[in-house]
Amino acid sequence: MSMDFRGLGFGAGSGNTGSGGKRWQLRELAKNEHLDWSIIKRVVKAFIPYWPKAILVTIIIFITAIGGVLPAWLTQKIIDDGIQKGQLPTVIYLTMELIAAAVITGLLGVWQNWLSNQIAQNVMADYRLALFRNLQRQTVNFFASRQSGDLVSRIINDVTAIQNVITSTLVGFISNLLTITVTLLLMFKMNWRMSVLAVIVVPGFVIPTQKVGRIRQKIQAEIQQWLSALTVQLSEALGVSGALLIRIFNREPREETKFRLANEKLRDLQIRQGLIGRWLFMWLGMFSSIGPALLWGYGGWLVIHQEMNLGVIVAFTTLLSKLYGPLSQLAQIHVNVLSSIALFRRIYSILDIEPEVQDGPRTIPPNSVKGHLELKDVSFSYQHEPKDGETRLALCNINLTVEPGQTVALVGPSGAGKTTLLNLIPRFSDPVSGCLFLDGIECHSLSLESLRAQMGLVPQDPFFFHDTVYHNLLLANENASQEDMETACQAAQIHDTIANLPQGYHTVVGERGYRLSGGERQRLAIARVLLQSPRIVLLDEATSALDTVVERKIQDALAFLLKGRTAIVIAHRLSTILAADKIIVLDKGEIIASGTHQELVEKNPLYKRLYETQFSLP
Ligand SMILES: Nc1ncnc2c1ncn2[C@@H]1O[C@H](COP(=O)(O)OP(=O)(O)OP(=O)(O)O)[C@@H](O)[C@H]1O
Repeated sequence: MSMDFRGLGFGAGSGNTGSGGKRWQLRELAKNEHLDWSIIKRVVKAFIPYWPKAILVTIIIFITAIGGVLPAWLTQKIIDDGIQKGQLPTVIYLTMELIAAAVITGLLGVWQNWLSNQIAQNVMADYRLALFRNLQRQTVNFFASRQSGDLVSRIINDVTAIQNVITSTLVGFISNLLTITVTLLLMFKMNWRMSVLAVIVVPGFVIPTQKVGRIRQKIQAEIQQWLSALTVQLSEALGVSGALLIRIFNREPREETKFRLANEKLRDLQIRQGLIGRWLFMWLGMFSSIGPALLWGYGGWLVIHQEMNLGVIVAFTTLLSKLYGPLSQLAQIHVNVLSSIALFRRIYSILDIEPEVQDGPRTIPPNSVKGHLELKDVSFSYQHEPKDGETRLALCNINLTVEPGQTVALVGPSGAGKTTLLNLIPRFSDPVSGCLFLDGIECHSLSLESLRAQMGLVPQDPFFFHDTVYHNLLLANENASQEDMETACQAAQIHDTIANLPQGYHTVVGERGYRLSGGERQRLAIARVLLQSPRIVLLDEATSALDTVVERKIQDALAFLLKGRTAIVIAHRLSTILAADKIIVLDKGEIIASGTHQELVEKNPLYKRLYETQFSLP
């Protein structure tokens, strides 16, 4: 009898990583999980759109389960009705049935795989989209407080793991249960006494497999810990900064000892794990002979006493393997179910996050906006819950009016709340109290799209997508022609630079593309806002010192950008401050003074100090 150990996860190739690693991760996930019906209900709902396919899969699994035990039954018939009775036509006919059953079961298996894969891929695509949609609705602060790698992993890895849920957990459960049921039914139909013996023999396969499985999982957990310790050490020691640190503090010998210990521990664990697998193989190999031997012995006795036909023994030895595989897999179904629940819980924990900023119902026609801004008693906190009974305010009772076309400069020491204030205007965040108004309309009641369409933003360190200059500019205005772009870039003093790039406007910039200097990025960001042509400009001026030629270019570009628009500028340069209609001095989240440069130098010591120490010329 040929034994297939692969279903048990102990295939010859199952090493210490690969399937072993995955199983370990599943077990880790399942550790603190419980059968949460609210999650199960939501998961079932996700599958509802694909119910016709799911029903078809179940029917096919049922047929293939029957098809799986058919060879044993046909073998018995060939022996007892054909060979024993000397009926060649019966032998030929049954042999053909045997072949047909194998072919049909094989084909159905492929179809079932294809269908369940389709369901899995569709459900996965739905979850990925839902996650991405919900993340798109979150505020900028949401991303500031999370590791982007973790969010990416939720969308890519956790969702991909759903496939395993469908193939191993759902399909595996139905298929194993049906195979066991059909096998037992056939066994008891053939001979109940042999069936009782077979059922007694099966634990001989299942129990050691489960036991060894658990020991291997434990070792696997230890292996993973040592592997990750080694990975961390390697990535630190082999990186430039780590290597520098190790050398300057003469840490090489200690690093080597640390590495050697982890390396040896890993070696010993892997040898142990390999050995346990071999013992199990030996036991299963032995038992794969002992089990059928017992059936042959007892069956032989029954045949000699003419209480059973010879073919039944052969059928039973085949059917035995149909019991132990599925039973072993069912025995660990709880791990699969619980780890699947844990996976879905992680996915739902992101899906259920309500965005802090909610969309408003009103829209304003784009060309009717005058650009009057007003902040009334606005306070803001980054804390969602008070700490030690106190909510630390990043902004406190801000009152500010900006007339259409006016430029307001925000100045203040680092951490005063300038960026926080700027971010409230396009509603990247909402205040905890107070209101913002655009042309007298409460911003809260406006749709985010309508509000943000009026606002252009030039951040301190502008970001560009890994795409061409052309496409990065198109982001601001989808209808912009090449001519519009060139006009905007000329006004932003960046056209010549772009024209000199290897592929001009079609050069890839951004993340890993052609690198633009800080000054060039600022001017390209200004061109981008010019193309958008908003009524309101929000500008976070760069602090870095630039040479006078570049500085001049930026000042010219800014002058063009701010002309005729309402602007709020976090100002770091004297020229910008001097050009502003109003200067607001922020300190510790409060407006402590406002006025013109001259007034403030005379009456506000903090402003005077900032002017003397921080505002770079010109
Ligand atoms: N995402 C955040 N979560 C929690 N606290 C924050 C966050 N961003 C800023 N803060 C805090 O809010 C306060 C105001 O920060 P903000 O960035 O507005 O200051 P700023 O005046 O723009 O400073 P700088 O000139 O250094 O950029 C600071 O105490 C800062 O630590």
